[in-house]
Amino acid sequence: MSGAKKERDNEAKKHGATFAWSGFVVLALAVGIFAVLQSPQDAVIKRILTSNYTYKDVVVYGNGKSVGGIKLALEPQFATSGEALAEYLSNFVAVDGVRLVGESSDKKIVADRVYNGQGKLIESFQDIDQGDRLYTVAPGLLFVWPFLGHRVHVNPVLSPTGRDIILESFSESPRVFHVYNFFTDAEADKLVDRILKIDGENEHLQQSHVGHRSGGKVVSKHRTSENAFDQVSDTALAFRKRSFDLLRIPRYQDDMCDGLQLLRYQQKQAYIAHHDYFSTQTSEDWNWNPKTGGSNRFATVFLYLSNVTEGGQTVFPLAEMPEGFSHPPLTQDTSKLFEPFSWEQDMVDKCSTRLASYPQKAHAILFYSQKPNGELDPMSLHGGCPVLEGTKWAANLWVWNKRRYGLDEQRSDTVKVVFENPTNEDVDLFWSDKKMATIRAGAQQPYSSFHGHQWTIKDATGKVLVQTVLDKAQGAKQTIAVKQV
Ligand SMILES: O=C(O)CCC(=O)C(=O)O
Ligand SMILES: [Fe+2]
Repeated sequence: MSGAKKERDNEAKKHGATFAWSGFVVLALAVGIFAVLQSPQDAVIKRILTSNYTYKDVVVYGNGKSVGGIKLALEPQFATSGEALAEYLSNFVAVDGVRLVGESSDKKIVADRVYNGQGKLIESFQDIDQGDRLYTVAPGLLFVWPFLGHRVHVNPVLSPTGRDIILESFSESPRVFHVYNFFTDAEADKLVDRILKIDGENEHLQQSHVGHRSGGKVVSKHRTSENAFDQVSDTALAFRKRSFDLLRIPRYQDDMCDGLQLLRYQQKQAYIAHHDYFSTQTSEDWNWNPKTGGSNRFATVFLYLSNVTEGGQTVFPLAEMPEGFSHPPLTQDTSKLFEPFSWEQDMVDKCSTRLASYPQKAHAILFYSQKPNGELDPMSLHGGCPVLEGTKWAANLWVWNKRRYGLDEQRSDTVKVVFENPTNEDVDLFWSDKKMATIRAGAQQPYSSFHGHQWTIKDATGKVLVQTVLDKAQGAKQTIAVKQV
């Protein structure tokens, strides 16, 4: 006799005739429901409603969602593994995710992972508690903390403070959280100490640059702070690992984050509102769009390493102001610090009227540059407000959704190619079958490619003008030109 049947029989003995009657009522109800439910999705609901198994009540959401949850009585047979559960729950909530270039927008996306409200990956029915919220995550995407309007205690083993790390919702769009107990005062001091000691050619404290490496270094007049990179210290490594845990990325991967960037802002210094992600047009040798399978910055863990006497907030100008949020009045006369109509003065105005996080030593914030469905999130615009009095020490940890840009250059099979089009007609450049660029008449297009990769150049009619398979033996830097006719 099956365990479930034994249990039913015992139940029946206990309740006798009452059970028989209630059984009859349940059966009648079930027959009624059968008559009403007809679609395939309804068939699944039917099985839940009429099942004899013990079930758990859950509410199912799409990744990062806090509304639109579907209540379900979940049976164990649908949670034999995390992946099976994810597939099953995809019948109830819309799952949005990565669509590779050329993939039809009609293709149904099915989740492959499920997380609970504490960001724990669900692997079996036992991992689920009665009343849990469950979040479905599609292949190629990462879990995004939902905006819950309250505090979540994150796994305590992460915290060197000896207290639970607490994630407190601050803004839903952009998605921003305060992170309490993430690190200690002593760690903050250690990092500031490090900043002053780092003296590598590229790593030492210097006026901040913006943009990405292939474009060269650009000193920005809109980013007046100074920074240094800490790629190596134990403290930096500990922060990187802790940030992965905080983001619930299952395994720490060195190639999914930038070095810890340490910052110093002195009085009047600031960083104008910007996105931490790179534009999808940044370079053509990389897919910068995570929604189509590319990689870009995913989230920022921002550490405040000091208190600041006045100013130095992190402002999110596009965020809605939560109820009850207010700014302390300014004590400085900022017209003495900044020119009228300067970008810094404009920031001071935004910083005292829009949503902003105030620096506090050993406090952190977490914000996402990507939406839970993999799209880059323009709402994540933010800036470092001018420091009005004192010095601000802080650090950025940027986590990518996948392997980050810039590492492939170190591969031994890299071949840098410049494709030249000296003709008077535009031509199209293909890597395997994928069109990568149009090279205008008289123009050229550099690419960082690899040994064994096939490149083809075609004219506007599709006629192949050049086809080549790169051979590293011909040199690590090569030029491939369309012939003049
Ligand atoms: O200083 C801040 O509060 C923000 C800095 C920032 O956004 C950055 O460095 O990318
Ligand atoms: Fe930033």
